[in-house]
Amino acid sequence: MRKLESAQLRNGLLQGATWIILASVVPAISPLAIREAVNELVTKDFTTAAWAIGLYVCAVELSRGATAAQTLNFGQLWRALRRSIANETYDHLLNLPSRFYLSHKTGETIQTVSEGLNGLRSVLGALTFGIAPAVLQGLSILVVLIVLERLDLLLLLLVFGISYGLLFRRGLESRVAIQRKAVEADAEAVGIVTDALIGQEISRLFGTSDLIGKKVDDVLAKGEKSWLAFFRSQHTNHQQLVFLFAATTGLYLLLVAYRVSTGALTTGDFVLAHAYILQIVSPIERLSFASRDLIQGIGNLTRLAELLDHEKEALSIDNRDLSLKDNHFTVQLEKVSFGYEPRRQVVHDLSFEIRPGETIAIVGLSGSGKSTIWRLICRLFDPHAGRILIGGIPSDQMDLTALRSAVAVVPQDCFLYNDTIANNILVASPLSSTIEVAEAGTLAGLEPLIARLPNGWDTKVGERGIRLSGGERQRVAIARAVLRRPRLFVFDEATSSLDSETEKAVEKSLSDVSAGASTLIIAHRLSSVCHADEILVLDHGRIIERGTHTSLLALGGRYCAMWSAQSSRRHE
Ligand SMILES: Nc1ncnc2c1ncn2[C@@H]1O[C@H](COP(=O)(O)OP(=O)(O)OP(=O)(O)O)[C@@H](O)[C@H]1O
Repeated sequence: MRKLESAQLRNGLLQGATWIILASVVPAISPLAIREAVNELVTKDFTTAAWAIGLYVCAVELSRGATAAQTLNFGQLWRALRRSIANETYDHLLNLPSRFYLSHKTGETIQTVSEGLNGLRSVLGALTFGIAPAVLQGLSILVVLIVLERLDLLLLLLVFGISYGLLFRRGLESRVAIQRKAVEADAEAVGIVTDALIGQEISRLFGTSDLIGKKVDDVLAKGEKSWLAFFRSQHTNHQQLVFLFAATTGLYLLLVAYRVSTGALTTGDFVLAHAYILQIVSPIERLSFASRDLIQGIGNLTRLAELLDHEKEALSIDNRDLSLKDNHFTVQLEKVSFGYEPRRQVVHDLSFEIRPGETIAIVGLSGSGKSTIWRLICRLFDPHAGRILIGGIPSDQMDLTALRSAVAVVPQDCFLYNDTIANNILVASPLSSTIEVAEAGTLAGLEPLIARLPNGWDTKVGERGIRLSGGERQRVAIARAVLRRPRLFVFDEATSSLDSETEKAVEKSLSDVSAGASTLIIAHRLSSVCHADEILVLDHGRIIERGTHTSLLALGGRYCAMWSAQSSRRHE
């Protein structure tokens, strides 16, 4: 993914700073020219007055031009920055551990990213167009007043500046908390709707759209309440600032008028004072809008920062050459225990081994922890106790990418990307040729389907593969695993959606392609695992029986009972 070059960022920032300074400082000193012009006109010196007016016009032009240049510079810099940050964020999200996704809704996460990026723009915009120019202009005016030795006015403006700053900060603090609640509610609503859209078929079949609509509305109402509190707080703060500004303007002009009347100041000084007031109105107004953008931006950005705070999976481990190349791919589980939640253990004290070329099967009731085992082997989760060794090396000390590239899983729910069949297979090995993809597909029994489809391998499968049947999706997932050419195949109910004829053909192909590799089969249908070198019978996360099909039948235990039950069903 593309990163923003630091030189590009530095140049952009430098240019931006130059334009901001020009756009802020020039207007702060330009009223001096008007003051000069007025004073010269009072003494009827038109030529000098004309020069002063010309200077003023040039200053106005310069500051307007600088503002326009700054808008262009901001746009360019922001787009490059946005692209870079968006890339970093997506990369971060795609590499977060499975644990993160156990507690986060997809829709909410996407909303947080999108609002976070908007938030960053709001903060940068507020700083660039509101706060920085206002502060710079304020400082320039202070310098002018110091040079002109207007200490009384200086004092007045200082009191105004401090009071304004305090009020501004108080408003900012009180609204940040309110806005956070509102943003959270908005994200929650998007999370609920995304969930409903993903399961749109179920939503319609069970007629849950009213229920979902009510849920969303309740959350939005909560958000609306927070937004109303936010706008009320903003309005009050704005009114306080306007009052403060009006009071200071009145006092300031009265003071100058009085001093003009006593002869201490000239008429030009009064015009200068008035020009400064006008000069200051627009940055102060912008400051108020900037505060709104700043608060909204900070709220959104904080949520994005919290998302980015979650640690990514450490894919590679430095300074250790633990690539799998020269190791025998033996998988050993030693007294492994694990639970997805702290208070609920799912597998207990598991110990078994898959030697190179061996086929190990795991059977057991639904929920007994079978799929959890391959998730632990692939390190989607780490055991709480015990350890997993690959080729004798603890798996938590291995390069994760190398480990995962040596394993190909065909899971129960075969997820497909909204892309073509060929590209869905190619994800397993992006550099493979079209011929290799077709070969893998053929081994997975996809050929009859491809022959029926007008676009063949280039047929789009729809979101999550919705345009394919369960069995077809399963075959695409099998083709993916075949193309991966792994050291360990994991078939988790991989053929459960196929009719028995196709299942037999695919199983035959699988045993051909997996010859030489190790295989872990998880299945409810025992006829598909009876050839395994070892069968583990799992019950509530514990291995209660283990052995070959023949030895387990001879044992006359749980496996034997399951086999008898399935055999009698087959013969009914
Ligand atoms: N992501 C998860 N978060 C929390 N609990 C989970 C998660 N995945 C599975 N579980 C729980 O862990 C237990 C074991 O799940 P697992 O998927 O390993 O069972 P299984 O034996 O493969 O079941 P099945 O045969 O139905 O596929 C289940 O009770 C399940 O509720």
